[in-house]
Amino acid sequence: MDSSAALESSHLEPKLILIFSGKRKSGKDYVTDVIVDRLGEDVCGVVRLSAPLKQAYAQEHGLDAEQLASSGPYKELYRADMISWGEARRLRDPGFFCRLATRGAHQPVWVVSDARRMSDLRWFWANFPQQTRCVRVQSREETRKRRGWIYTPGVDDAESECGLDTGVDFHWIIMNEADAPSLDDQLRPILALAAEAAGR
Ligand SMILES: Nc1ncnc2c1ncn2[C@@H]1O[C@H](COP(=O)(O)OP(=O)(O)O)[C@@H](O)[C@H]1O
Ligand SMILES: C[C@@](O)(CCOP(=O)(O)OP(=O)(O)O)CC(=O)O
Repeated sequence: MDSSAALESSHLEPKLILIFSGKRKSGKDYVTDVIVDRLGEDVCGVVRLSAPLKQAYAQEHGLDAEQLASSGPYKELYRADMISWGEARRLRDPGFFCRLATRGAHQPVWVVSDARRMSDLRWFWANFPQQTRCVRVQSREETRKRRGWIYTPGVDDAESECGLDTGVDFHWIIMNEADAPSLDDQLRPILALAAEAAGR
């Protein structure tokens, strides 16, 4: 889709798009929730690329969409199959989930909480070249394990988890660890840029 179509579907062109990626249980949702909390929901909206995917997958398979969207163990039962189901859809139309996920976004700052693939980044770079910034959230394996991560072949060694491990020049890398500087300290430059972009 070209940028005029993207504009039409989102009504207002965003001033800044912060695209977060990171391994399972690195804390992408946790960190992006902090950003929304600090900036306020009138300034900042979370875009989850997996939201329309999970919704459509739940509908097609008669599953509980709310549980699939939560951070509990339910989604792990279906993750591998959701990945291949979503990849088949992306193969036909790489921007499919990006378009759906951003459709209702109206705030000046978008926080995309779950980029996993170069094709997703390419869609944002193509449609919003000036506004797009990439952020990586990192946590040690032992920390992710404490948060419930269990290595799963076919998931943790596949594109869904590794597609952005290399080849992306991240604007910021956030260490989500108890012994790292506080999240507020690490997020300060991002929050400042977002506030400036939103004119606050
Ligand atoms: N800095 C943190 N302090 C406390 N709990 C955290 C922190 N980061 C993540 N968590 C917890 O770890 C779990 C996984 O985090 P989540 O944000 O869902 O990871 P991801 O979205 O990367 O899979 C959640 O229960 C979350 O509340
Ligand atoms: C099928 C998925 O969209 C599921 C993503 O679910 P979440 O974004 O909830 O995952 P984590 O927060 O990393 O635990 C993955 C994909 O490859 O599209």
